[in-house]
Amino acid sequence: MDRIVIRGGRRLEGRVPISGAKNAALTLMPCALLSSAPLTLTNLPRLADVESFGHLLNELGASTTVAGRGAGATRAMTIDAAAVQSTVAPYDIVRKMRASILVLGPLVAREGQATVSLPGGCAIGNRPIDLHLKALEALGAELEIAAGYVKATAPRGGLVGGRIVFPLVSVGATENAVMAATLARGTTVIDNAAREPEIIDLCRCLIAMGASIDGVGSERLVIEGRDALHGATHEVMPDRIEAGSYACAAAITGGTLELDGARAEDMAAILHALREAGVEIEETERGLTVTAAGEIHPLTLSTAPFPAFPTDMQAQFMAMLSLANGASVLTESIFENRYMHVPELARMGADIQVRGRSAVVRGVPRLIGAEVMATDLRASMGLVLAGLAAEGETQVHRVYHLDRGYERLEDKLSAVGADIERVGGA
Ligand SMILES: CC(=O)N[C@H]1[C@@H](OP(=O)(O)OP(=O)(O)OC[C@H]2O[C@@H](n3ccc(=O)[nH]c3=O)[C@H](O)[C@@H]2O)O[C@H](CO)[C@@H](O)[C@@H]1O
Ligand SMILES: C=C(OP(=O)(O)O)C(=O)O
Repeated sequence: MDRIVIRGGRRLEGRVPISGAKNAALTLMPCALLSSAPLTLTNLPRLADVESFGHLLNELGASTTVAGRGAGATRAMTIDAAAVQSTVAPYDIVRKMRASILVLGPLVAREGQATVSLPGGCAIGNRPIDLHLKALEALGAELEIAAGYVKATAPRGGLVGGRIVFPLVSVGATENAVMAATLARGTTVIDNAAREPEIIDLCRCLIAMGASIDGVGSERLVIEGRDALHGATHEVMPDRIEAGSYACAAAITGGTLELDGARAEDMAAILHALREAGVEIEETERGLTVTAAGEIHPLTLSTAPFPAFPTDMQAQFMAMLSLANGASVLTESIFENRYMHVPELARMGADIQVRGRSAVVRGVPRLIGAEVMATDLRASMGLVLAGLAAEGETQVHRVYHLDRGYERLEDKLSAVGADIERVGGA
């Protein structure tokens, strides 16, 4: 299994190109299942999850054609789902990538049925899909759960518009509901919808495919179902979590990074927190310039749905704050088990105590490189950040987590002065 080896202590300086967003790509790709005409997605990141989603679409009978494979070139994928040959998303693919559940809504809307392996929990928490299922039920789908699979069947004549009131904000359930509602007969109203920028990107793509959606970016979405959607070309939005992660890399190494393509409007809570920590941020024509300006100040931060501070940035901030000049309090309110990086950071000398959903991070003067184990995607990035700042060598094992969400991580970091390499191994 590959590992990342970092010799820390180098100040990072230079340009980092920000890739297309993983979490947008994973909800844009299933949109192709809603139409018999091709959907082209540009600025698609090269990530393990995007590859897995491509395989899933192939399994369902869609063809995927990729243009622009070379390093650095922006990549486009054309997905042609003219003929859906299977409506079954098998365990083997779903277990690798939870976002596979996002084929459920499109398949039942267009094909009248879908059978998707239940994704189960993962390292960061329990992650049920009850809200996805309730939303589809509100559109008339009948559900059956057996042998680890959920089978959804639309009424004769297809899904019908309905009222969906989410009891809590769910990104994935909102995405499934919106996609399904675009082909349901009549009007669907979704209340307490997620407002993440990736949901806005999804709605823009669906509108380009001919869908009618009002209230984009708000907590109430009103969708008029269409008989059919057409093809479109859509550019995947920049990855705000990747951009935020590199901003932390600048801060933790005392460096300055230009984040090409980063969009400040999607990152208000992240940028606010960085500024509070004493980091300078400048909006430029190309994106953002992030400069460490002295010591890192401690923060009190709570994760919550957009526009609040994202759970997907918690581990990276924790790594950064482990070197702050005081004690921070981080509260994780989205996923009950998203502190798996804490014992690993502690192995590098961080002083962190978890009490229930909160973690007290007492800044230490320095971290020392160690062998650490990545447990999930953002935890891995937290460990990479700690390694960049630590004295000596850090080895991050289980790199496959990072490959799910960070395109060419070692290349991007080496290009701005990090001493980092990927080492293959058993
Ligand atoms: C591929 C993708 O876009 N992943 C993101 C998406 O995950 P995902 O869509 O899985 O996250 P959700 O927004 O659905 O989860 C939010 C909370 O709702 C709960 N819940 C969710 C669905 C459900 O049916 N029942 C239920 O109880 C979850 O356990 C969690 O506590 O949003 C998360 C929250 O911003 C991010 O961390 C993930 O990076
Ligand atoms: C939790 C994440 O992703 P996923 O929902 O794909 O597991 C993430 O991107 O941090």
